[in-house]
Amino acid sequence: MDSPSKTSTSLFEVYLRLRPSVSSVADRFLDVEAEEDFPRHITIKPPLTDHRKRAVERFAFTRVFEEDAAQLDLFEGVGALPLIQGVVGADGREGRDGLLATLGVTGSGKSHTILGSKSQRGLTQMMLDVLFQSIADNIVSYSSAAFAYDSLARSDVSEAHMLPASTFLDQLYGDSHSMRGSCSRAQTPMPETSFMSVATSKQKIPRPSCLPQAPDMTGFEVPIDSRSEYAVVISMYEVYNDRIYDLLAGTTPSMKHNAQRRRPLLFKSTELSPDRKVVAGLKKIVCFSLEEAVMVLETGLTERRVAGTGSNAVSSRSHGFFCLEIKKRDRVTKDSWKSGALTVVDLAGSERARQAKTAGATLAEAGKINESLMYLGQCMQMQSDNQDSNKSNIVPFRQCKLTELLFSNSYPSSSAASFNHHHAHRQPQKAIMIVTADPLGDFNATSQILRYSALAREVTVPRIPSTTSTILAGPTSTRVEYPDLTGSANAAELEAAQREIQRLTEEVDVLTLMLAEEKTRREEVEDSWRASEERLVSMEQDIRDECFEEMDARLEAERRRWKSAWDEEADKNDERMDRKLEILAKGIRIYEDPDPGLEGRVCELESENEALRRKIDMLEREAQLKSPSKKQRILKAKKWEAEAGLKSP
Ligand SMILES: Nc1ncnc2c1ncn2[C@@H]1O[C@H](COP(=O)(O)OP(=O)(O)OP(=O)(O)O)[C@@H](O)[C@H]1O
Repeated sequence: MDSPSKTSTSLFEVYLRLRPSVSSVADRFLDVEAEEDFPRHITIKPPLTDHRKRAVERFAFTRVFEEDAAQLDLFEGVGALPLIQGVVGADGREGRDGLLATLGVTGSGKSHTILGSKSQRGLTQMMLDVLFQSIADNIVSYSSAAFAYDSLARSDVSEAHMLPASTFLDQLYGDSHSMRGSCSRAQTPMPETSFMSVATSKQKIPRPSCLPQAPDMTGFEVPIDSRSEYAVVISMYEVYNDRIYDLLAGTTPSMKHNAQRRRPLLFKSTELSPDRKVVAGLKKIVCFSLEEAVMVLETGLTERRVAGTGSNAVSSRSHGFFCLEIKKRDRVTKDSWKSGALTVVDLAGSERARQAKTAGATLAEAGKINESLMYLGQCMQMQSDNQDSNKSNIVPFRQCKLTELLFSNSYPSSSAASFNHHHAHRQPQKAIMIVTADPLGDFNATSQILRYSALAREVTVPRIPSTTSTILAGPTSTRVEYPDLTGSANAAELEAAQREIQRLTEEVDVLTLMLAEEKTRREEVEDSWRASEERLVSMEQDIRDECFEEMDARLEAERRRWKSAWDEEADKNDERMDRKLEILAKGIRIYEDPDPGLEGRVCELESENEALRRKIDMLEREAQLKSPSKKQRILKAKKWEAEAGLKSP
């Protein structure tokens, strides 16, 4: 069995946390092996009531935390500080993405570990506290927030809708009629007089002071780059029925009652992130203090409960993602923002899937949780197999949204050819999985999770001392020396036969166990197959309804457009016709009833014309008389005329 210390090659470091059990009647089926520094191995034995499986399974983890481990022990033991440090990044360098996820049977303590309870903070709040403490002197100040905020929004590669926490929280909880409206507070926010002090009855405000303050994280800090200024951007989403939904987008009161209207988001490559898939179109909140960050977290968690479970406010039927982006840039040169992201994942309880069927949830929902966890199991098992055999089989993480989101950043980015220099040569993420288990809980469900999450596994069958050896050992522990009897040959043969029987029984036990595992796996696959079929049918119906509605809306719009065009054309025609009629009527009026003034004017012009013509004739004659040759000719002509007149009778 491989030692879990060889985890450097694995995609995930896997820790096991045992929760203090509430059941006092159940048998404990899990034992932790004592080791030098801290435990790494556990064994599980089927409960005595289970007669079929007698094999003992031994699992290896990066580290095992027993029931008495406190939240702070987990924080230190799983390496939360180095994780944050990696995300913050070395001086002037891009941070290394981190992932922290919890996996376990329902009620085993996943949410308690990662998100805390009423009295204890979870790892998420503790990490936020440490982060804000560390960057306190270098965080973008409120006074320069507006400039920084613009460049932050521009540098985002995921088509996000970014807004400052004060605006976001005011939109949700603020009093819109207050003098301290969202705009004024967004521009000149004052943390000590923020919206927390102007509670309205509209919505329940997650007051940070009411949230648990323990464990105290004073003194925990990570080194930061003193020449950089920092900004913290938070987004939250959930994977429900293999679709991604924004947990910070739909929290307006009107949307809360209509959670099913939420639009799923895509996990895709964008124009600014061609080599790396991102959840596109999320709402991202820029937080300037721990209080703001915690309130945004609480808002998202409330949305997850409201949208995901309706009336049942305690179960986690979706996989919740809390994403913390730490941005930094040089304080003086204000060059481009460098970014590292820490994603915290609270996975849905595996057992919830089975219970959900009887809890009124749809089969599709239950099937989807099972299916995604089954794919996650396959990926984790492949990781463990790769480690066992030093092979590098490809982990099949593209089978569902959950595994894609969890694993796609676990490989070096292919950004060498990328034009986006910000993300060139990005290191694979550092991923930590905390598996939670109740040692007195449901054996079948827990053992199944342990089987696929453990870094290594070994199946053995407890040695039942053979009859012969018992006889040979004698009634007491003192060994008796027998003389070489003639029956010793028979005894040896019997012993060999017993050993063979023992070996075969062990083999049968292991095979029985494997068969049982296969059977469970088959049942799960069948369940998820049925759920998929049902989901397909309901999806088809949804799509039909959607298409019908869209078609109807389009037809109506087209009809309205056509009607308005028709009305417009008719109006134009009417107008044109009116004008023609007007002209015609005018013409008819002129013909039938000529204007007397016009007639007088015509006569006047005609007589004027006549007078002018006479004047021209006269002038012409005068001109001819003035020319001497013409004068001569005229005189001659007159003379001839006179003579001709005398000659004629
Ligand atoms: N280590 C622990 N110490 C004390 N209480 C715990 C511990 N782990 C879990 N609990 C308590 O057990 C209850 C169930 O735990 P939790 O809600 O974290 O389970 P879960 O695995 O997240 O369940 P689900 O899958 O339904 O979300 C909670 O009341 C929680 O406070």
